[in-house]
Amino acid sequence: MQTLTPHVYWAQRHGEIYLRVELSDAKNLDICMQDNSLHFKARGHGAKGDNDYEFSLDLLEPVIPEVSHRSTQRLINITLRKQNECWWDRLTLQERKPLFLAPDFDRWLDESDAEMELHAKEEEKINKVSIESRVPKDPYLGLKKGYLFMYNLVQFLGFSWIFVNMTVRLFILGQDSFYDTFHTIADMMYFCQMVAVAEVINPLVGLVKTGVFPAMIQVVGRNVVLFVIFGSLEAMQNKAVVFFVFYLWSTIEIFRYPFYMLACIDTEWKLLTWVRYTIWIPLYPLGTLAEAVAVIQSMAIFDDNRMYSIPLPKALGLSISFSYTLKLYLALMFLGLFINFRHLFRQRRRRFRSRKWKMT
Ligand SMILES: CCCCCCCCCCCCC/C=C/C(=O)SCCNC(=O)CCNC(=O)[C@H](O)C(C)(C)COP(=O)(O)OP(=O)(O)OC[C@H]1O[C@@H](n2cnc3c(N)ncnc32)[C@H](O)[C@@H]1OP(=O)(O)O
Repeated sequence: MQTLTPHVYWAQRHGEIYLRVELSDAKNLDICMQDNSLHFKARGHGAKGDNDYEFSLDLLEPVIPEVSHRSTQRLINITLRKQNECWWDRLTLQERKPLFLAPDFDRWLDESDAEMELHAKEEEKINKVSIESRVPKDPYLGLKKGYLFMYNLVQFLGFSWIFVNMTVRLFILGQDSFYDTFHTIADMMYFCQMVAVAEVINPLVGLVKTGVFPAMIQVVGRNVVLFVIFGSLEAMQNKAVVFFVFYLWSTIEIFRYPFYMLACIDTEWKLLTWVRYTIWIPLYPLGTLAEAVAVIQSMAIFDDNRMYSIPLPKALGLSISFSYTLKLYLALMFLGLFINFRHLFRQRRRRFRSRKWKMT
């Protein structure tokens, strides 16, 4: 089998020499520097098919003997570092250029262009350093991220327990599971929703960069339904609507909290991000609808038992039923849905428009 030379393309900068060896599926690479000569040997598919290919180049000026190279399926890129930062008139010691060597026009720059590139890089480095030094580092960043990670983990575990429990019960008991959801799930839901108050506090104290108002709508909205409607009316507790409200709440949270957990460790899973910023589109209106059904069902009960009713002076009658407050709340619910739907839509657009999302 004959030994052949591959096509080699070269370009330079003040500090480096770049070589591109046109050899695909290269194996048994042997690239080294000896007495300022570069020796290359490999087996691969080049201009003459599958063969052993090799070449040597006596370089014009001294280079650092360590060679760095990276091979792809199509070619091998070799980078040499010049010992002195200067512009070379040519690559090789001998004046006549070897036949297999040609300029790499994809990377080729003349001396003045390379100088401009160097200046631009230096300027970029200086700008980066000055921006970094101007923005003060937060000494508590690790602590804040640790707290947020733990908070999200606790919520994720709580809502996963709720979701899995409800799903298993639905498979085993079928529709019967609808009617005792509250008695099996409520304690965990109470816990998760009480802890969720932190979701309003976190943006308030600047721990997360998001609006306080959307979080307040979400937390207050859910807690009214959980504590006031379901929690204080026993007659509501065995209604099927509890199942739908709890199931819709937990479905979004088993994606939202892991997404935040990953954000705390500066990681992103594209599929999870997509689900977090998409699944609310059907779930939020459905959740609000289920909550509205619960509010409407509770009105007649509040009318009967007069709980939370506002006492009136005798001349005006007995009291104003809490159901009037709930009617007002019902209107607020749809206003809240509109505000948060718009907020989430903006968050979604911001997220999917970002350069980072498009590049990864
Ligand atoms: C004044 C009170 C008025 C009361 C009125 C009452 C009426 C209310 C009626 C409303 C009825 C709705 C009831 C609810 C029903 C349901 O939930 S149904 C089920 C479906 N629900 C959903 O899909 C909503 C899910 N909830 C949310 O998405 C949030 O709670 C939200 C507040 C609505 C939006 O979240 P937000 O934080 O604003 O946006 P994000 O894009 O997720 O985050 C922004 C950035 O902040 C970071 N971040 C946020 N939280 C954390 C965290 N815990 N840990 C770490 N990081 C966090 C996040 O990573 C983002 O950062 P960047 O990536 O850098 O942008």
